[in-house]
Amino acid sequence: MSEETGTSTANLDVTPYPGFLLADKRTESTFDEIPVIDIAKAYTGDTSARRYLADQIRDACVNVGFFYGDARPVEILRMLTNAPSMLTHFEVKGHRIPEETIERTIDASKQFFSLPDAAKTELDIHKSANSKGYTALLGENTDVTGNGDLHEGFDMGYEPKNPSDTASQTPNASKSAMSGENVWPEGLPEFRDAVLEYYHSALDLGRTLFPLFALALDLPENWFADKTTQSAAIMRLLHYPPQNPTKVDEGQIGIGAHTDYECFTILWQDKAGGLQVKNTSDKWIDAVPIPGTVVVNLGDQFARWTNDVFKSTPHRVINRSGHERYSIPLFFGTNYDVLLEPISTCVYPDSTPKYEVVSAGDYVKSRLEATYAHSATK
Ligand SMILES: O=C(O)CCC(=O)C(=O)O
Ligand SMILES: [Fe+2]
Repeated sequence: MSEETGTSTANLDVTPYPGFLLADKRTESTFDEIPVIDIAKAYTGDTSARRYLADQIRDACVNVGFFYGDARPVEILRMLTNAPSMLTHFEVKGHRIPEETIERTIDASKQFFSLPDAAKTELDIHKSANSKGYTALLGENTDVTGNGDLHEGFDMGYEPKNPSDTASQTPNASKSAMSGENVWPEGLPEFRDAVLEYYHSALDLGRTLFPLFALALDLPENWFADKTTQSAAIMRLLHYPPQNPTKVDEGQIGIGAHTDYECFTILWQDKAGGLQVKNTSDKWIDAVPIPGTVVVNLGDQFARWTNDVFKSTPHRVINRSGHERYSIPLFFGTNYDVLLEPISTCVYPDSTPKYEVVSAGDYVKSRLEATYAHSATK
């Protein structure tokens, strides 16, 4: 039994085949909508259903806009390396994050962001040694060419639901920029419970997705298991005030164009809409909110690990809805010390990797420092 899925994995274990993903034939495709994948069967012991799901995920993640024909491996690699950015977002239904949990967390989030500024800035992220707490409006500048993001946020990371639960995952607080103590607002007794309830449900979803990503990469289903025992998993509550829909200043939008830093992100968004994803033709595609789904998108750690076979797709938010917008991204990474060396199925043994090998944790740490540098001295 796998600890990750609680299901049998034995007959899906395969020997990774170097360069397998590069050799796969692909069809030309420029996405203009986000694929929806029903992952309900990921929670079952049905191995062929999981294999099928993994294929759907691979299609969403690896469609590079080329038909490879009979090209020789080295040519395929060159084409992949030069491939334009593609769409690597998909929406997941059939997940097991309960609706009540989502509602409770959004209520808690609304209450938190309605607190007076003084109460929120008590928890200012710059006061935290490990990037936890509150970010004010314009406190981030996700696209460095912009003038600050039109959202406020609250960042937290792993913490057991029950403080006496010492048997569960205990990230190494001394080392990681992403782990360590959370900060919680005073005077909102429901907040911590609600947020942690959601966090743990989303974490379970992430742990269910990792084996599917492994299969999608033609790896044994448990390939990520020992690399994600102490996964970095930062979650954010975000609040976007409405912006004038007819006069959008491209330099100041909800969240500027960016890629995420970790392996993948699980994003819940409310019905206001405004999330956009860049497709292969550099066109911004609306990731229209679909009730009952969460968006999953790939991040830089996966791009580095797969030598860009999985791409980290630029996305942004412009809240033109006329309403307040709330969302909850959870960024799912690996253990701090995991080296992001190209996965064998994504490169040929003698090829030069696109990215310098770094540890997953150091990579995210450097990116977080750059994001918050903008407001560090304010
Ligand atoms: O709020 C959203 O829909 C997207 C947030 C996002 O892209 C991020 O926090 O990295
Ligand atoms: Fe993002």
